[in-house]
Amino acid sequence: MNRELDGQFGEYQNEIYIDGLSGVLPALPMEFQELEARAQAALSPSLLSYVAGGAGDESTQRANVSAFLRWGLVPRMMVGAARRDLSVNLFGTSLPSPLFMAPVGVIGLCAQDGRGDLATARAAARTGVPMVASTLSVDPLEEVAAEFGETPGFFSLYTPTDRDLAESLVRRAETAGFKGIVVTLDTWITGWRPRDLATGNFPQLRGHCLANYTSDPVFRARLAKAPEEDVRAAVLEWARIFGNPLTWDDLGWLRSITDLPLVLKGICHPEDARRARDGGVDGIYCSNHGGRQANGGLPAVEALPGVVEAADGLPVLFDSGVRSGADVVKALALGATAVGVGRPYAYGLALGGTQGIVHVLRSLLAEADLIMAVDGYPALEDLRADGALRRL
Ligand SMILES: Cc1cc2nc3c(=O)[nH]c(=O)nc-3n(C[C@H](O)[C@H](O)[C@H](O)COP(=O)(O)O)c2cc1C
Ligand SMILES: CCCCC(=O)C(=O)O
Repeated sequence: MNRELDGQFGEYQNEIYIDGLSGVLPALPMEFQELEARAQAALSPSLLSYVAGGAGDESTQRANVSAFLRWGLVPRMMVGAARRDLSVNLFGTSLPSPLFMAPVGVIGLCAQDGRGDLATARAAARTGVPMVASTLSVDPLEEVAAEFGETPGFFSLYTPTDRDLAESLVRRAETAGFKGIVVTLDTWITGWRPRDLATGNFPQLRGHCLANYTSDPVFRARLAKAPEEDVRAAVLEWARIFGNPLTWDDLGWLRSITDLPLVLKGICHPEDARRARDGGVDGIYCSNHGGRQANGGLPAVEALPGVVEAADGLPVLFDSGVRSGADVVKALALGATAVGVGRPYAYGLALGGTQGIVHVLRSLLAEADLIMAVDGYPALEDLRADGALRRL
């Protein structure tokens, strides 16, 4: 028991010790490998291969994770780290921690009851960890946003080729109270994913995650029959317009369609970060999509320092390969403003619904908090000081 932890993220450790002693603790896994192994039993084989899988032989996906081992925090003693401050300000919104949930289309299907978008939004409400909601969802964005409570939410736009539809989705996200628009750039076409090719079964294509489209007046106007009457035609139309190979010439238009903070997701090259910055975005999201889109790429965490430098003070969101509190701390030390997880919370959801996600998020935050305590880095800016992180 750590009596000093009162009110800090590490307090989850105390709760687990107490609950564990009294036999109350639901037996949820304490680290990623067990989480993934246990989630395998909770997901159908096709959904599991979809969530767990990646591009090619998945070497970039694995490297995303192992690349974190090349960095190590150097402990400092006697600095007075009894209280830590993990809070951040993102686009004028104050957040209790730098952790967020990356957009996961099909997250809806990962819940036992098929309503995982809502369960994730409720986990955001309970933890203060924002959800970046995907355009691909089982429940429409308005219903997802209604579950956020006091926690801000962000909307991740898959930009369709129909600009009116894109603008309609953005307008709806604004009206629903989302606090920023994240445009995902790296998935206008699906990468080569052998596990999914082997099952021949793309969950997102089954039409279950198209609620944002089928509830949209612009999308509905494109159809001869309402999606409720002809699902197949709706899915085919969605597939036709889903992916827009945007170019830098489109950035002015993207910027013009919303006054909300605009973030570009999938940036790994410093020059792209510079172009995004020059084009007037509010944030840059460094990610290689968890290794799901292109194999053979640099591990995302290796791209992070260059992107941070080129962002020149703009907030940098990061994801891909974050599996532990230690990874969260390292990404922060490398300059990320906020750090996202994808698969870990999808597995938490599969195993324990909202409570499963809350467990995963609180575990990550508790570990990050305790590392900052033990290693003597009480504030996020301390982590960025010279000599805090060394390359092995
Ligand atoms: C099943 C699944 C679905 C995803 N769907 C989306 C999506 O709809 N939009 C998006 O921008 N990224 C999507 N991503 C990518 C995540 O936002 C994130 O970049 C990635 O999962 C981070 O890597 P990690 O899983 O290693 O934490 C998806 C990832 C997974 C695992
Ligand atoms: C067309 C793919 C959409 C979902 C996604 O982003 C992913 O599976 O990674």
